[in-house]
Amino acid sequence: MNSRILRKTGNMDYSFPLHTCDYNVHKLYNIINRSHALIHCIAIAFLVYYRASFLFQNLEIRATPIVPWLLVFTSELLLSFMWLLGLGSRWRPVCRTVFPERLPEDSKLPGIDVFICTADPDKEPTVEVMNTVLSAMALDYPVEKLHVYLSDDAGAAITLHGMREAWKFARRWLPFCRRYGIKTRCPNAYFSGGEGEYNHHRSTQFIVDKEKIQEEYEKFKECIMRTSENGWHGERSSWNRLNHSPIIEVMGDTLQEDNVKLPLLVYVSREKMPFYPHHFKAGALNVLLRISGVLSNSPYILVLDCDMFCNYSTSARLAMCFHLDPNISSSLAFVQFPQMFRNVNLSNRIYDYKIRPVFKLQWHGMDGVNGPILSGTNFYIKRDSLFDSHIHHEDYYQPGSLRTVADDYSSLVEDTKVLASCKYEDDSKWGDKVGFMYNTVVEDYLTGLKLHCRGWKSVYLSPAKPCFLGTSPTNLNDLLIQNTRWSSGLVGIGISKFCPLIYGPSRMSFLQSVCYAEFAFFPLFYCLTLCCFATIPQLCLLGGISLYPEVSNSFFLIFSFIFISDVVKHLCECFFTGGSIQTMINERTIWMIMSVTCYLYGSLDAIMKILGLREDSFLPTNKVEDDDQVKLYQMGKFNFQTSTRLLAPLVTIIILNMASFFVGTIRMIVAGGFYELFGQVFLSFYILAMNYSIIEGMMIRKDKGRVPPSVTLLSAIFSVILLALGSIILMY
Ligand SMILES: O=c1ccn([C@@H]2O[C@H](COP(=O)(O)OP(=O)(O)O[C@H]3O[C@H](CO)[C@@H](O)[C@H](O)[C@H]3O)[C@@H](O)[C@H]2O)c(=O)[nH]1
Ligand SMILES: [Mn+2]
Repeated sequence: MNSRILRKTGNMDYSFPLHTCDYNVHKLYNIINRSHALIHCIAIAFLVYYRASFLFQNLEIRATPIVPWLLVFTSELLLSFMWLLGLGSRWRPVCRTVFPERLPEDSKLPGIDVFICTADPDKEPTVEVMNTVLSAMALDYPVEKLHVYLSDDAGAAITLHGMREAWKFARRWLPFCRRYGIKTRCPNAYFSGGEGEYNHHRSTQFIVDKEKIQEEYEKFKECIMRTSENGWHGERSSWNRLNHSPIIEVMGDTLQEDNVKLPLLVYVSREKMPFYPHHFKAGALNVLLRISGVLSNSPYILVLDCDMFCNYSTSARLAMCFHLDPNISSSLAFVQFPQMFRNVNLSNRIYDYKIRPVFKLQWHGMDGVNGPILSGTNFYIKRDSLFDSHIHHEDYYQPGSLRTVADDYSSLVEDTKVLASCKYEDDSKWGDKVGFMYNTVVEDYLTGLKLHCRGWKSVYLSPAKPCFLGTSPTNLNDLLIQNTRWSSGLVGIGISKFCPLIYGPSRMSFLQSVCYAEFAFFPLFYCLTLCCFATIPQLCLLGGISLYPEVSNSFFLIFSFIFISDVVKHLCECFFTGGSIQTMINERTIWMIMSVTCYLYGSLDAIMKILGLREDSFLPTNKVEDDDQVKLYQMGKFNFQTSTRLLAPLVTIIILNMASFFVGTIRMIVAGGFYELFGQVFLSFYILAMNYSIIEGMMIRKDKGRVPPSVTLLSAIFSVILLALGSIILMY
């Protein structure tokens, strides 16, 4: 890949590589990481020895009941297992660089279809969705090779209306961007100052044009907002979003007098019928896959969530540096870009525990072992990879490419409607062997897993300037709902026949299976272990039972070492990826919070689905921002306005830990149990310190986002019940 040999493919001819892959940037990191892994492993082995030898002790000298001991031991084993799995995605991180200037000339670039999904105009404001559409239309790519499709699962008249307006606005916006070489081509981002470095472009003509286009943008926005406020239904007065025939419209079919060239823009709302499974986002993407197969049939596809706009317009060319490299192209399925967010508080990300490490660290690591997991949005995928070459066309009804002359779309549209009908997929391989996968709410993860298992590879590209920016939940409620969905989906795969540790190793590399397994297991395992660590040692402490070695015992050193080594490693990773001590504390806090709430409910949900007691549901996250909420978030304060169901377990645990810390300290000092109980008192202290925000929300804060006193009261009752139940466990 790195060799600068002369390569000749077809009529492309270039003497320099389109991209390089650096295995050595992280050399020092690798050395430290692997030596640390070894030492940590040895320490864990000692811990296991200590715990296990207890089981063989003579019954008479056993001071601790066996049940809590076994529970804590099991949790320690599970947590160590998770830590081992985590090594997979940290083993061999790589970094990639691309040279788009070496791409062949525009006329030789392949076509790209952009798929954007939206599902609910109330949670996903139409103006934002249209900004995503406009940013995709304005990608820096030959216009006749770019085709933008929007799937609207709500079939909302306002979205179609917005598309028509966006099309009109694009006729002004695209020429403006092209004329002045604008790079930030999402109008909202551009006008809110996202184009700082290009403002040196200060010719008077530019200033006049900019003011004019800004005025037009305001008008465009107003026009959409006014119609959505009026609850406009256009031509569809009695509309049912769960029961309607397919609607497909190709925008601006006829050539306009101003001769501005625009990419093809297509609105699709697939058919909906009650009692027909529609498979959420994967279903929507598969419909687009078929319709685009008829209208444009581009070999590459960019998938975007409606709230993920193209921030930097060159991403398509960057991705082509991989897809057009003859050395890797034949096995390359997709190029993944990171998910970054325009609305996160970079200095104090209180709601972020997984996303940051995933895109800053783990995807680089997986890139070193055949490629990152498909991440739902921001990826350029090869159309062919979604069609299993072993399956005959008749088995999944892939429409042939029918594309004819550009102004003959209207006749094609009627034909494509059948591709968007509910019955089209009956008895076919769609969602199972073909297209995006069904029967899960993490369609991205499962689709990626199956691609990798079929021998495809992926690459990860994370340029300094973010190519895509989205909207991230900035309040606890949305975060917990979103993560409950992910947990349910991931655990569902972990306990199905696609369990990466069983399904993976014979089909892909072992290390890669380990990386996938970490994601399939973490919600269930973290919820089991953290629920245990947050209650069992505390109950024992209240009963004066010791679970950890005495301070003077040499095994105490082992426990301390494992704890400190884990904290230090986490801290190093935070520094290494541009974070701080605050980042580490935040990540630990939200990790604990999620483990006892959404991981718990998500895992339960997955188990109930396996038992057939529940069906999949995909609640889209809310993308509407509330000023009060944003203010709290910017101040770094949690917003505890969420359901009691999610809040109560959390507060119960905090109350239990407060009680055990209080009683434990007294026992330690007054009753002289300092050496035996120190470990447990410290554990309670650590949990309380990491979750100080919750204590603050219960006792100090008076604002709207505090923990409601009613929840605190209810949780206090739960704690008493827990105590009563706990004393039974302690007897054995
Ligand atoms: O029935 C549905 C439900 C959702 N969507 C769209 O799917 C996208 C993702 O939904 P969102 O509510 O934003 O969920 P997130 O949790 O933010 O999404 C993450 O997780 C999803 C899987 O759970 C992935 O599909 C996404 O790419 C990933 O960003 C949005 O564009 C929705 O409009 C549909 O098209 N149809
Ligand atoms: Mn989203």
